[in-house]
Amino acid sequence: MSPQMSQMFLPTHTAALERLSAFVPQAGRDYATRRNYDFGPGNHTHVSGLSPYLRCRLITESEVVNAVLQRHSIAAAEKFMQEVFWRTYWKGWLELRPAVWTQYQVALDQAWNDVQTQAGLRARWENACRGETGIDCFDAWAHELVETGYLHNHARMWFASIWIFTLELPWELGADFFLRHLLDGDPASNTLGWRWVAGIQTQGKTYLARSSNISKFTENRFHPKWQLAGEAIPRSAPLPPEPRSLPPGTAYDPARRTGFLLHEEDLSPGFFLNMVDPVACGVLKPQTKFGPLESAPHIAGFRSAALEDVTTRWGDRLGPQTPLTSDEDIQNWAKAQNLEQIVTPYAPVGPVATLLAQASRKDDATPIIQLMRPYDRMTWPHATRGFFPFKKKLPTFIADIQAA
Ligand SMILES: Cc1cc2nc3c(=O)[nH]c(=O)nc-3n(C[C@H](O)[C@H](O)[C@H](O)COP(=O)(O)OP(=O)(O)OC[C@H]3O[C@@H](n4cnc5c(N)ncnc54)[C@H](O)[C@@H]3O)c2cc1C
Repeated sequence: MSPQMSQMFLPTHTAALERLSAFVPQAGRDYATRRNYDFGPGNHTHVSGLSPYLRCRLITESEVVNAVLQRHSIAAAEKFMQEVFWRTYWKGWLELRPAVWTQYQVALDQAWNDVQTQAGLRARWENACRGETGIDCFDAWAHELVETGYLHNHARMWFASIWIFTLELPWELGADFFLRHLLDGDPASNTLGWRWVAGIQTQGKTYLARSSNISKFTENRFHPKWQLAGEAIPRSAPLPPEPRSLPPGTAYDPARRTGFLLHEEDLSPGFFLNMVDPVACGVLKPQTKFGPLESAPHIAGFRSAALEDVTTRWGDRLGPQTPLTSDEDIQNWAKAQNLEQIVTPYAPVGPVATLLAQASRKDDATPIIQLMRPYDRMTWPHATRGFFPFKKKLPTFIADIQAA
């Protein structure tokens, strides 16, 4: 990680808790009124900056909700609560429709082929990724993303809109650029965020970045007047499939010799270790490829250091630890440890889930039991339609979190 990045986001649980407690006083009115302002790198003082930690659950959504509601009423923190639950909604939405992730990957491969075979497209794509388009705000955000691993939400919306409608680049290449650089890069929030800007997620409804809006919410740092597309015609994509049911939980047998598999999708193992007493722990190395290209080293750097923080703090409970890199490694480790079952946190749609599915398909595979948190099992099944019906459930979700 660059010095700038490591100062901004220390990959430890303590740093996550410190960031949370520093932010809590602002989670009410300040957040509601100022969260849309992007004051530039190092000045994102009106948003929490918790996303890299939430992404790998170095802290959980429940911890965040509880901390905020100890200080504010639900009404006062309503806006912030809604944003935390947007993340949950996107996770649930994709989990109920995993084919949308596959469709994105197929379209990305096609777009990547086009980049390699069409010189004009390649030049435009390279200029965009290098921040050399001549559109000052866009170029600044491209640099900020690459250098810090973070972008403000409003900048993500403007950036995606300019990528798609002004630069006329395929949205999948933009989503891939984000996923390869964002410390919080997430298959659900990222893919569905880009689909939303492109007018695919809410069919026909696009997001158009406007110069006046950018000037206002960057406090006049940028004035891209006459440089941006004046209209945003929705991009097309196959209709999403009907939502499936969530996979039912598989029971694990406490009498069996159990190994615990720790992975980057859930770095709060306390919940699982209350149920399971493992004889050994496998630690899956962070994934580095989410598409055709390797992701920036700071992502694996952040997540490896976060894994190390967890294995140090939970060392006594996890048992002897073995680093693992592949699906084969997982099964070889299970055999070497004479495991009868592997228990692991549920991996939502994404590269870890794909790897676990491959590991489970092997001949003589030791069963891998993925335990889903009650929070996910409670919330995800409600992501069948739009966010607004989901939002109506928030009081019930919050009451459940507070009662747990
Ligand atoms: C095109 C695009 C791509 C995106 N890609 C990602 C991604 O890969 N990973 C990711 O975590 N978020 C993504 N977001 C959502 C959002 O921009 C980030 O979650 C937010 O900027 C993170 O900063 P923060 O923690 O300071 O947010 P805060 O404003 O402090 O919000 C608190 C938490 O709520 C959640 N949240 C806030 N806004 C959103 C939102 N619009 N959608 C979903 N969850 C939200 C995040 O977990 C965040 O940490 C994307 C948005 C867009 C428009």
